[in-house]
Amino acid sequence: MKINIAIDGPAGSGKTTLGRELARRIDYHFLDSGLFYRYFAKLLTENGYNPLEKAKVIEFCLQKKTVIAKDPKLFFQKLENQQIILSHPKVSNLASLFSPIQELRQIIRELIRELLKNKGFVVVGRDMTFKVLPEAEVKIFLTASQSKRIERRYQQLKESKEHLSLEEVKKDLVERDKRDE
Ligand SMILES: Nc1ncnc2c1ncn2[C@@H]1O[C@H](COP(=O)(O)OP(=O)(O)OP(=O)(O)O)[C@@H](O)[C@H]1O
Ligand SMILES: Nc1ccn([C@@H]2O[C@H](COP(=O)(O)O)[C@@H](O)[C@H]2O)c(=O)n1
Repeated sequence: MKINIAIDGPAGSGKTTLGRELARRIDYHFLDSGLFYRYFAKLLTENGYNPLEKAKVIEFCLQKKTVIAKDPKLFFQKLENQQIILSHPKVSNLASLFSPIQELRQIIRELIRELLKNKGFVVVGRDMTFKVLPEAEVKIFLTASQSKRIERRYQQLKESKEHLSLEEVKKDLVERDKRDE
């Protein structure tokens, strides 16, 4: 019988690395909840919305949710196909600007819960273990010091050819930690 495994923790703590490898080894689906936030933030920005226009943002997201909810699996595949574009550091920052909007969090939570009903997922993201999937059969909280996470993120971006200085990476991560608290 398959179960769901939820992995939580701050930015750069290693959730994606652990989650992806675990899913591969046990032949589970891997679901990165951050992609949902990234997808909505990118789409909202491309359509001219900013996080201060909360009511308009919510209305737009609710409309999108109605379409997505008709076929959550198809949407999940779409996210996987857009992974490279959605992984850009600029999109990370956009995601963390929109993510404090509680109504958007609720929309994403419901979409994820619908997908996970089928079990057999390793799902990662902050708030997974206590808000999104408190009933997950296995829950893991990963962490590392902020300086370690900054160093890891700096190396990660260097390897992916995104040119950010150590200072820029530090500023981004410290700001994200504050917003994500
Ligand atoms: N245990 C570890 N030791 C050293 N480096 C690690 C470890 N786990 C992950 N890393 C490296 O740290 C970087 C960030 O890891 P990862 O993307 O898995 O973090 P994350 O928690 O998913 O971050 P985010 O929430 O921002 O997506 C990657 O380059 C990864 O290779
Ligand atoms: N469960 C989650 C996942 C993500 N967020 C927000 O999105 C940003 C990007 O997330 P990544 O994990 O893909 O780096 C993140 O900084 C959060 O603001 C979230 O709120 N909850």
